[in-house]
Amino acid sequence: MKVEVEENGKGTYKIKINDPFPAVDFQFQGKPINKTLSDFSLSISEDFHFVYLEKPLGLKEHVVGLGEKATELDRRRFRYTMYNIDAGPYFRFQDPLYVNIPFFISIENKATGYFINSASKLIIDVGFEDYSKIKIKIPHKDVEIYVFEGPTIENVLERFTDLTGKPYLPPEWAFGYMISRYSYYPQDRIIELLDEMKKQGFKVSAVFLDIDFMDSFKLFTWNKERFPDPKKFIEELHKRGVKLITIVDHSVRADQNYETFLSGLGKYCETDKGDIFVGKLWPGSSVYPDFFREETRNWWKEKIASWLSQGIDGIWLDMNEPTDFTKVLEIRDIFKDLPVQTKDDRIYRAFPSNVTHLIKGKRVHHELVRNAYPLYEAMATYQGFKEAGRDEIFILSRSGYAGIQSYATIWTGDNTPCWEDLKLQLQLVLGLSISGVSNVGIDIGAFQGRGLREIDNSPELLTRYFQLALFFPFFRTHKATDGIDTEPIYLPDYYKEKVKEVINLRYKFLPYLYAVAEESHELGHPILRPLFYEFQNDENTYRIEDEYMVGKSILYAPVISPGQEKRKVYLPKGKWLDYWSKEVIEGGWIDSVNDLPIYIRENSIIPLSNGDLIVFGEAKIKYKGNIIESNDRKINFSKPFYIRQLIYVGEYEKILVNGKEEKEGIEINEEVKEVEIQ
Ligand SMILES: OC[C@H]1O[C@H](O[C@H]2[C@H](O)[C@@H](O)[C@@H](O[C@H]3[C@H](O)[C@@H](O)[C@@H](O)O[C@@H]3CO)O[C@@H]2CO)[C@H](O)[C@@H](O)[C@@H]1O
Repeated sequence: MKVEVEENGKGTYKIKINDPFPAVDFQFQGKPINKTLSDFSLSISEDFHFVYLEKPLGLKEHVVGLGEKATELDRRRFRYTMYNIDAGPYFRFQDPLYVNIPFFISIENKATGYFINSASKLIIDVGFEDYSKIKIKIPHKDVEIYVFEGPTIENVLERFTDLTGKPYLPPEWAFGYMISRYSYYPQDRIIELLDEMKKQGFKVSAVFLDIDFMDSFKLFTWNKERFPDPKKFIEELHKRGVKLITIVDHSVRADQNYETFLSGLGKYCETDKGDIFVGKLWPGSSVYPDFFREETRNWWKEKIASWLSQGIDGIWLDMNEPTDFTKVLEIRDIFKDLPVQTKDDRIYRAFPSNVTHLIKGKRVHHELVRNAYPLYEAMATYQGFKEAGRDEIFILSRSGYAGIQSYATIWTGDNTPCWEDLKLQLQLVLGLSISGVSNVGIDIGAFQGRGLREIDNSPELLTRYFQLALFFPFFRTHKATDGIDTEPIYLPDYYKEKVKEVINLRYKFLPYLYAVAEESHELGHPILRPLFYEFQNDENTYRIEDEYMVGKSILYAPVISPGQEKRKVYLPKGKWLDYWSKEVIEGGWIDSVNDLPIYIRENSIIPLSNGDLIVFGEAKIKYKGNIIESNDRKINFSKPFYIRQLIYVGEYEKILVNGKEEKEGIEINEEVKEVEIQ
């Protein structure tokens, strides 16, 4: 086997095995160096069909990443299949799910990142088959592997996102509370719902339309009975300050009287014989754009731009693993009259094995590049926003591959409302975050309706979902057709007030949350962080999966067990400020005092939407040109921040606001140009 190594002089190495032809060609600028696999603790072997990559697994090594995986965040002792599937309804330990990213970070004294740039069905075994090895089975002979130096987890993620792309920055409204359901209609009923939400004190920033808004599930069409006047509908939404996001699947109805189908001819996925592949999805017989081709992406870009031009604000890409129902329908048809139950058929909701794509003119089998399909779809959609002249871009995607962070927000698909899922959802969003995908979220209230024994439709659980997601970058309720109404106006008043508190608190923390999103966009740091990201040397943090950091400064410990109001919280070493009591606490195990346990880390600055600027610590802070700096903390603002008052906890001699000495807690009410604490 031919092995060549290149480095870029910035701590990233590319290892080429034979002559790689990856589905996604990340542009790496490197120079050949005289190193080989063993210099990276890697070894390789092969048999007839596969290449096997191996790395020793240390006794105390932590392995994190791999995208959306339903296991503990430290991925040891499990074998992972990297194969995007339509996974719902899913439960913990089910593998694979929708998003597979073959990138992991090993932490053993220092952090090192590994990325196998292959969108094929890799099997990544982390000390399961062999106690002391990580083994990766690759179904092709030519492959490229990247290694990213640390020494911190943060350094690794910076390098990984230098290569695969920094997270995109959604507009601020996309961090508000958004509502969705399968499906809202007709148009007047949606306006009525929004008015009722407002009347009851719930601020909604956007509404999603699911598949039933279309005419016969034809992309880029309206169902005329349900939406007789889309223009007026969009105007009514915008008048209320509410944005509109519509679903756009990848299934184009095969229909000779349908313009989209006709204009896309020549750009769809084909079989290995070169015929159009006709599959089955919501519209019935469907064809699928071959997003691997540039000409297809250009065509799609135009379709998206024209769809957006009506005033639509965001696009929701669903089913894009990509899913096709042909095989599943065949299997179900065979078994339908027999007294047997089919085994789990999720794995068959994929394209058949004879489907191919054209990559740079070369015909490649779907299985070898499958996981990159949603990435190219999101990329083309993103280009559609640009084509439409939009600066504000919001794309929601269910599936993805490495790099998806630059084009879309990911949500965790069809979750099931139960207490076990609540815990799992936090593991999923943190697993995605640590794999480069910063903009993440869940269906708050969980998607599944009433079809499963596990389903719990209690107001308590729904409230806990809202609380769990308090700081998630994407914050949306969504539900299946047969599920309860999850908009908070339907809750009994005790829970309704609790949910209102969560939503209002989210809007209050929005300046901080958005500043962290900007940091993520600029540097590739995740918005949500497992504790070990910030406290890499604290061994306790690797098993704490029911708390999360929001940026560097906020630790949040949601209550996720039934019947509880308070909980045990682990605060890593250092000083913390309880947001509610303003008490300063030393790190260690503590009991929370209420059910929204929020702690602010020492030497932090937290801007809030009511104009409060919380400063905690012995920090010397300086605010200049929309950047706040204190010791190692830095907060950027894209917009001016109007300060009402400073809430300062810690020692200081003087507070200067715009050059004038001020007292803590005194009303200031001006735009901050400079704050100095001495
Ligand atoms: O646009 C409508 C929704 O589409 C997605 O969810 C669907 C999912 O992708 C489908 O595979 C299917 O799932 C059902 C499955 O086929 C069936 O065997 C049974 O296990 O129940 C599953 C329900 O989860 O239908 C889903 C829609 O019901 C998407 O994820 C949703 O957000 C969209 O609302």
